[in-house]
Amino acid sequence: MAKEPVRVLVTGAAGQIGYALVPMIARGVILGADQPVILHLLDIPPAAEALNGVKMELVDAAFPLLKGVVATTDVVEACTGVNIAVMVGGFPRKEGMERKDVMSKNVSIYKSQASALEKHAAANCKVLVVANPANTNALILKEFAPSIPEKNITCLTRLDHNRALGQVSERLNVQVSDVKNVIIWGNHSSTQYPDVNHATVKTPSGEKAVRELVADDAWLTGEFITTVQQRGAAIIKARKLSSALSAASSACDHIRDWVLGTPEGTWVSMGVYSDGSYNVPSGLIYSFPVTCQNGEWKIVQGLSIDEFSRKKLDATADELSEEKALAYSCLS
Ligand SMILES: NC(=O)C1=CN([C@@H]2O[C@H](COP(=O)(O)OP(=O)(O)OC[C@H]3O[C@@H](n4cnc5c(N)ncnc54)[C@H](O)[C@@H]3O)[C@@H](O)[C@H]2O)C=CC1
Ligand SMILES: O=C([O-])CC(=O)C(=O)O
Repeated sequence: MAKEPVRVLVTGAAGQIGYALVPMIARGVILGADQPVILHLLDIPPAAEALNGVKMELVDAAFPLLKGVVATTDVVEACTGVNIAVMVGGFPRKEGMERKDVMSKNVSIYKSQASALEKHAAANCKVLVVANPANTNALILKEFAPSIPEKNITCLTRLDHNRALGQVSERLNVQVSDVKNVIIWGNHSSTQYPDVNHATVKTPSGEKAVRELVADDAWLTGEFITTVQQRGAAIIKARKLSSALSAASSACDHIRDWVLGTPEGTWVSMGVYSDGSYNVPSGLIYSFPVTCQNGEWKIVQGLSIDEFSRKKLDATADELSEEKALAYSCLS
C-alpha cells in the first residue's frame, strides 16, 4: 500500500539553499525512494514572486514523489501539519563577517517562528535549523517553543562534518565514502573543533586510524582544523555567496540519518541540546557525535578526550555561552 505523504517545511525557500534543497527533497533523497512528500515553502513577502517561480519549477519537474506544494508567505499556513521543518530562512553573512554578526536579524525570526511551529506543526515534528548562527537560532527556537520536545530541535553541523571527511579523503587520496567517524564538536563557527582522533579509513587490510595513515600531527592539529573551520569563509570569498549546494546536500544527510538511522559502526555530527555529556554545559545546542535509530539520536559516549581536545571543546562551549547571552540581549 502506498505510504501517506510526509509534510516537509522549508523556510527561506526562495533563497539559494532553498533552491538547491527543494528538488533534493522532492526526489526522495531524505526520506527514501518510496516516501511521497508534500512541500511547504515559506518566504517573506518581498520574495513572494520568486517563491512562486520555485513552485512553478517544482511542478514543471514532474517529480513522481511530490504530492503537493504549499508556497506561502503566511507562517501559520506554512507550519500547519508539518512533520519535518528545515529552517533556512534568514540572512546570510557576507565577506568579512562572522556568523554571529547576523545574530540580531536572525534570532528574532527564530523566536517568532518557534511559536508558529509549536502551535501548528504535527506532533513530534523534527526541526533542523540551518540559518546562522545555527546553534543559537536553534536554542532560541527551543526556548520559545517549550512544548516541542528538546530532542526534536537540532542544528546543522553535518556540512562541517562532511567537509572534514572531504579534507581527509583528499589528503590520503582515498574515497570519501571509506572515511568515517570524524567529529565536529561545538559551534557551527570558526571555534568549532573538527576532531579526527577516532576517525578511520576502510583499507584493503581492514580499518585504519586516520591519525596513523596521515602520519602528520602538525597538519592534523593545524591546517586541517583551520581549513574546516574557515571553509565557509573560503566559499564566500570564491563565490561571493555562501555555500548552498553543499549546505543543502548536508541538510538532506542530517534528516535522512536522523529519520532512517545511521549505519552500524558509524556516527555523524549533529547540533543537539546538551545533556552535559563530555562536560559540555547543558543549556546549549552543541555539536556532538551521534548515532540514530528509530528516529532518535543518541550522543556517542565514552570517547577519550585528550588535553588538546579538552581545551578546544571548552573554547567552543564558551563561545556558545557568549552567543546565548548576546541572543537574549538582541531579543530584549
Ligand atoms: N549551518 C550551515 O551549515 C549553513 C548555514 N547557512 C545559512 O543559511 C541561511 C540561508 O542561506 P542562503 O540560502 O544562502 O541565503 P539567501 O539570502 O539566499 O536565502 C535566505 C532566504 O530566507 C528568506 N527569509 C528572510 N527572512 C525570512 C523569514 N522571516 N521567514 C522566511 N524566510 C525568510 C529570504 O527572503 C531569502 O529568500 C543563512 O543564514 C546562511 O548563513 C549557509 C550555509 C551553511
Ligand atoms: O559561512 C557561512 O556564512 C555559511 C555557512 O555557514 C557555511 O558555509 O558553513
